[in-house]
Amino acid sequence: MRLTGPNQWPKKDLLPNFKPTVLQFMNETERISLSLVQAIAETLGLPGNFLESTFNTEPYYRLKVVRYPSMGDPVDQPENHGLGVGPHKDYGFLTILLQDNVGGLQIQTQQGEWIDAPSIPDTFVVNIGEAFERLTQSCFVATTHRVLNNRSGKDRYSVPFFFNPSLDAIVPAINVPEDILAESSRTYISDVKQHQLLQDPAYGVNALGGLCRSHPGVVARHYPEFSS
Ligand SMILES: O=C(O)CCC(=O)C(=O)O
Ligand SMILES: [Fe+2]
Repeated sequence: MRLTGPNQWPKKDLLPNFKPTVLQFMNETERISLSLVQAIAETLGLPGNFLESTFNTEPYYRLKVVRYPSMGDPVDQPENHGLGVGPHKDYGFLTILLQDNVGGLQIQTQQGEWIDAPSIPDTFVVNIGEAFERLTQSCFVATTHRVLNNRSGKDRYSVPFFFNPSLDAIVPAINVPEDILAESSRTYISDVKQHQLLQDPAYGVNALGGLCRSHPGVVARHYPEFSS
């Protein structure tokens, strides 16, 4: 499917510690993700091979190091979100996000209200992704979130680690145990509509769909056959 390739590292003499630091960070966030998913699998009564068959066949984790330059203009409406990120759900299973203290990340509550997700020292933000939503048939709802245009006067940095199923993983849609289902409202308001959700059983199909949705410029250049 041509969705994998070598990492593109900055030149070693420019940032000598970048690669080892990023690789160590990925190892640690992978470890956290695996223990979270282990606990989730036990809670949901998933088969014992769920972790192995969903994540470990050929890992498809991604990490981004993102810089949001500060903008001069007061533009904080979502439709003018400038260099922020518009409302979306992440398409994998879990996202472990490290952010600095500049602010701008917001999440949408299930009642549709946008609230700040400010930086709390020594913590990560953990978002549910669309593959997790699919697994539980929307009992657990993927976090709708956005990043407002940065008007703070200084750059914002964030480092999301996307803990995704393997490209060839088939993510089932399970019946969540009754006691957990009883606590879920099963209805929610989100700027991301149900028909926009990536819900193919084959995760690789969703990964490609996510790429087309989030990075149309990249798709037009490198995957013209999928460009609309
Ligand atoms: O920078 C952030 O805080 C979030 C970025 C994000 O939502 C994403 O890249 O999917
Ligand atoms: Fe995101």
